[in-house]
Amino acid sequence: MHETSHAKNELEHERGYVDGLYRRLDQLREEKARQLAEVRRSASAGSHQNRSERDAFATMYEDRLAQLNAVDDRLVFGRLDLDDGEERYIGRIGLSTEDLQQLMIDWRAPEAGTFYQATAFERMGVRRRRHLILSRRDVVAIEDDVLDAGLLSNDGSLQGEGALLAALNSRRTGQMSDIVGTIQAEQDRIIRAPLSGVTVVQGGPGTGKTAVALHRAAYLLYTHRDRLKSAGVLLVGPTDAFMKYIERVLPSLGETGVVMAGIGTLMPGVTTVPEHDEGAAALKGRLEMAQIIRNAVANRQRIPAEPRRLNVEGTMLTLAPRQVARARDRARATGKPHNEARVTFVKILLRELTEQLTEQLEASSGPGNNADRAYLAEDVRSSRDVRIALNLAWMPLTPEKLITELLSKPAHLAAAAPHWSEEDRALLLRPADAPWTEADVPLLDEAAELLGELDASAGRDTAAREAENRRDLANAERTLENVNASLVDSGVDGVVTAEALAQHNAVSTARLSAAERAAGDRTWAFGHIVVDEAQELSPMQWRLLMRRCPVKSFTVVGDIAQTSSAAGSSSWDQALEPFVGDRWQLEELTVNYRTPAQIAEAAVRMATAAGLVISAPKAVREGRFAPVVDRVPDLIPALLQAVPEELDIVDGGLLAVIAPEDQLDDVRRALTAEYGDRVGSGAGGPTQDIVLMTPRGSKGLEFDGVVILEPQLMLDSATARVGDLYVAMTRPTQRLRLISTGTIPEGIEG
Ligand SMILES: Nc1ncnc2c1ncn2[C@@H]1O[C@H](COP(=O)(O)OP(=O)(O)OP(=O)(O)O)[C@@H](O)[C@H]1O
Repeated sequence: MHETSHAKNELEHERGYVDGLYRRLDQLREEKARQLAEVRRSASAGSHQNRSERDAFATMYEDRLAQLNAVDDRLVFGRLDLDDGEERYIGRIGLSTEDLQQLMIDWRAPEAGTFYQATAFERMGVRRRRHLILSRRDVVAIEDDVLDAGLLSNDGSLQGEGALLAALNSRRTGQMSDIVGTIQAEQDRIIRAPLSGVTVVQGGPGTGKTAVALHRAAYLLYTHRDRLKSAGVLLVGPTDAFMKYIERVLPSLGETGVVMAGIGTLMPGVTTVPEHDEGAAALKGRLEMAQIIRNAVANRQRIPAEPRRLNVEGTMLTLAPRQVARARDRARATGKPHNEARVTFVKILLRELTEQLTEQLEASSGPGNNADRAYLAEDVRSSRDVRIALNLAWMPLTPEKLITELLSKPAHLAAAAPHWSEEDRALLLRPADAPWTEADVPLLDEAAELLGELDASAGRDTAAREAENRRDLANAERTLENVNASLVDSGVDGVVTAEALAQHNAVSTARLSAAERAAGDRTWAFGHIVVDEAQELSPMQWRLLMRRCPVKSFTVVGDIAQTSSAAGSSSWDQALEPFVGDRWQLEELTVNYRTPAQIAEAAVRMATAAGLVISAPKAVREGRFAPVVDRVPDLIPALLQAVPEELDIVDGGLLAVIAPEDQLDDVRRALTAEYGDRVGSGAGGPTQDIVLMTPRGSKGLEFDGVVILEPQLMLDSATARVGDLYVAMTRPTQRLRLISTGTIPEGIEG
C-alpha cells in the first residue's frame, strides 16, 4: 500500500476509535447527570439515615461528573501494541463498555506504565507505541515509536519526539498544562516511586520538576486511594502567583482531592504578606526559634516576687510565691500545652485559697457547713483580685498574642532570646500592628502547638455553634411555614419538621471533602505532602510541614542552585537531616525541556563564572535565537523600543519583563503608560501578555519571551544571589533579551 494512504487509513482508524471513546464519555456523563438529578429530587424526604445516604450518593455523582467534564480535552493520547496482539489505549481516565470491556486505561494504572517506560532496548513486550495528538476532540496526527529491535538503531531515549516538541514549542498561556501524553521515562520513574518515605527530586531549571510533582500527586491518589482519600495530599508551593499558574493541572488529570497551598497560607485564619526583610526572614527561619518560642511560653508562667494580698468578699488571703511555684511545677508536669495545663494550675490554687478562706472564717466564727464551703469556692473563683493574680501568673494566650508580643516588646524578646546579640534582636522587632508575614507562619504554628486550645475560645466555639444551630432552626422554621402553607394548599399534610430541615443543612455542611476540611484545620495530618521549590524553605518551615505529615511521606522537589531566600537551603542534606536523618532518597532529572540550548548555555556560563555550583541539565532542543544583549545609555527608552519587537517575535505569546526590585516602579509606570491593562504581574494570562516581575517573582514560571533589565544589578545588590539571575535567565521558552546601562555579567556572551 502507498505510504501516505496507509498513514491516512491509520488516522481514519484512530478517529473512529476516538469517536467511540467520546461517545462513551458522553453517555456516562448523561447517566451521572440523570442519577444526580434523581437524588436531588428525592433529597428532602425520608428518614435522616436515608437522607445522609442520598447525600453521599449525590457527592459521589457530583465528583464523578466533575471528573468526566474535566478530562474532555485530549481525553486519549496513546496506544500500545503488544507482542501478543493486544492493543491498549491510554488516556486520562479508565473507560469500559457497559458490559465491562475495557476501552481505555487510566495513565496511572500499572498496565499503562510501559507506555512511558518501554524503549527499543528494553521493549517490555511493546511492539509499537503510538502517540495520538488531539486538538480538543479531534485526532490531528499520530506518531509511532516502533520498538521492534532491529528496526531502530538508537535507544529512542526521547519518547514521542514529535509530540514532545510540539508541546514544548507551543505558545504559553500563563497557565501550566499537564504533560500526561509525553511524560519521559526518567520523569515517569519518579512519578511512580513508592508512597512511603521522603523522595527528593533534584533537577535544574526546566527539567519538569513541577510537572513531575503534580503528576505524582495525581498518581499517588489513584494508586493509594484507600490510604490517601480520607487523609488527603497537600501540595505546597512558594507563592500565590505560582499556585495560580499550576492550579489547572490536577483538575485536567481528573483529580480534585489535593489541597494546594502557598507556604504563607498554612495557618488557617491568618493572612500574610511576603517577608521582605531578608535578615528577619533568615532569623525567623532558624531552628532555634522553636526554643525561643518555648522560652516565651515558659516566661508567661510567672512566680510573683512577693506574696500577694487578695481580697475575697472582705477577707484578705495571701498568695505566696512558693505556693505559685508548686502549682506551676505540678501543672507543667502534666506535659500538657500551656492553655490546657493552666486548668490544673488554676484548680490547685483555687482549692488552696478556698481552704485558706475556710480556715480564716472558721477561726473567726466557728465551723460552717458543706453548703457554705461550696459558696466559699465560688467566692474565691469570682474574686477580682484572685482572677488578676492567677492571670498574672499564668495568662491564657492565643498564638497571635504570644508572637505579637514577642516580636514587638524588646523585654519579651530579650527574656526569650537572652543569648542573641542586640543587633539580631533588633532585626526581629517590629510594631505590634505590623501585618503577618510568610516567615511568621511557622512561629505561629509552633506557638499554637505549645499553647494548645484556648479554654475560653473553645467555649466561644461551642456557643457560636449553638447560635448557628439556633439560626438554622429559625431559618428552617420560616421556610417550613411557606412549605406547609403550600402543602396545605395542595391538600397534603405537612410531614417535614423544622428540626429535620435544620438537620439537613448540617448534613450538607458535613459533606465537605477531606481536602476542604483539611485546608481549614491546622492539626490535620496529611497522608502525603508534595513540596515544590523546596530549596526555599527555612528549617522552621520544614518543621511545620513535618508536623502536618506525621508518617513523613514526602515528595520534595527543587533545585539547590536556584535558592534565593536567605533562609533557604544550601544542600538537601542540611535541609532534611534534622527531621529524617539520612533516610531520604535522591532522584535526579537531567533534561531541560523549557529553555532552548543557546539560552540555557548562556545561563550556565554566567552562573559558573559567578561561582554558583550547578549541574547543568541538557537542553532538549536548539532554539531559533541566541540571547540578545543591548548595551544602552538609558534604560526606559531602550525597554520601550525592545518590547514591541519582542511581542512581534513571540507572536501572541507571553512576554515577561524582569527587573531588579528597586527599578520595578519606574518600569511599571513606563510600561503602563504605553500598554495600559496589558501589563500584569504574576503568571500573566490571555489579556495580560506583558508580565512585569522581579527575578524572585518569576520563580517556577515560564514565558515565550523574557526581557531582563540591568542583569548586573541582580548580581550586585546587597540582597542579591546568583541564583536570582540564573532563575530569570532560564524562564524563556523561545527568546531572551538582556538590556543593561552598565556591564554585562561575565559568561553571558560566551
Ligand atoms: N515530558 C514532558 N512533556 C512535555 N512538556 C514537558 C515535559 N517535561 C517538562 N515539560 C515542560 O517543560 C517546562 C518546564 O517544566 P517545569 O516547570 O515542571 O520545570 P521545573 O523543573 O519545575 O522548572 P524550574 O525549576 O525552572 O521552575 C513546562 O512547560 C513543562 O510543561
